[in-house]
Amino acid sequence: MSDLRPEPLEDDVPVDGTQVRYAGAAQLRVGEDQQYVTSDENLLEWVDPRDSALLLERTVRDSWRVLRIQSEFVAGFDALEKVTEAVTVFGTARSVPGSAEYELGVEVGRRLSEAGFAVITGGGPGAMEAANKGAFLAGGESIGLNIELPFEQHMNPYLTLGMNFRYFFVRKTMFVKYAQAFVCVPGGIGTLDELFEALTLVQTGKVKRFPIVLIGRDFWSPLVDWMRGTLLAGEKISPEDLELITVVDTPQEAVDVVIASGIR
Ligand SMILES: C/C(=C\CNc1ncnc2c1ncn2[C@@H]1O[C@H](COP(=O)(O)O)[C@@H](O)[C@H]1O)CO
Repeated sequence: MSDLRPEPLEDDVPVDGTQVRYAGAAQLRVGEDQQYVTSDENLLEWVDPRDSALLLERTVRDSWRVLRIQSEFVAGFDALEKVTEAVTVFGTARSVPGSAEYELGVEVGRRLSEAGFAVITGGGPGAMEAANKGAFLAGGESIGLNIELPFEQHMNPYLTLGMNFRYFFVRKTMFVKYAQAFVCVPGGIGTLDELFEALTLVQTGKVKRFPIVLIGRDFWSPLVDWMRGTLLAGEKISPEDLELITVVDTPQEAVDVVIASGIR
């Protein structure tokens, strides 16, 4: 725990029975049940507007919260402005070192790094740690954008640059803004959320020339098949939307797709 930690902001003053823990830039409140109360939770919490006292408190808190969100964007922009060509790697937080899935992530990070790309991940365990490890051991730039979660959270140790974010949506902006491609290895809800956010941004033309590569045909093909059989067949997507995704089997194929897209 650093002595340089910031004073809690007004919004961080713990309610009765809580203590504050610090994780880099993020301050985590621990309730009596030892559950962290995250900034995202505070932001999204519903308050009954018919309770005028609560409504006033929320209005004041949300006004200050805007400044905190703003400062998180500024910190991210400042820290990442010098990142050159980069690829963001998404994947499960749950794979363990030594497993085939973890080693796949290591290989992805290594190959991307050897191809000259900085590697950006969520900075946590599992596939994030694996991809950072591959990039770090290859001597490349290895960036981890961690997130405050309701349980204790550590940045993985294979980072040349690590940041803690309070807000998912701020962190997601950084994933896209500072990368020119996404590579996904197998993952769960978080990975799917990140994949579909990227797809939405490309599909709607918010970002251009942004390859999205999924590694692991056995894992990803059923999802793509469902998109073709249900979404396309039901006219919920267009045929060209399916072309936004490339499914491959190996890390090198993924790197080849990224390079072939001409992003640099
Ligand atoms: C559940 C575990 C750790 C959670 N820690 C995380 N740290 C950082 N980023 C995370 C974490 N969990 C999810 N993410 C983000 O979502 C993606 C992985 O989610 P999935 O549901 O596991 O697919 C990942 O890309 C992160 O950006 C283990 O103890």
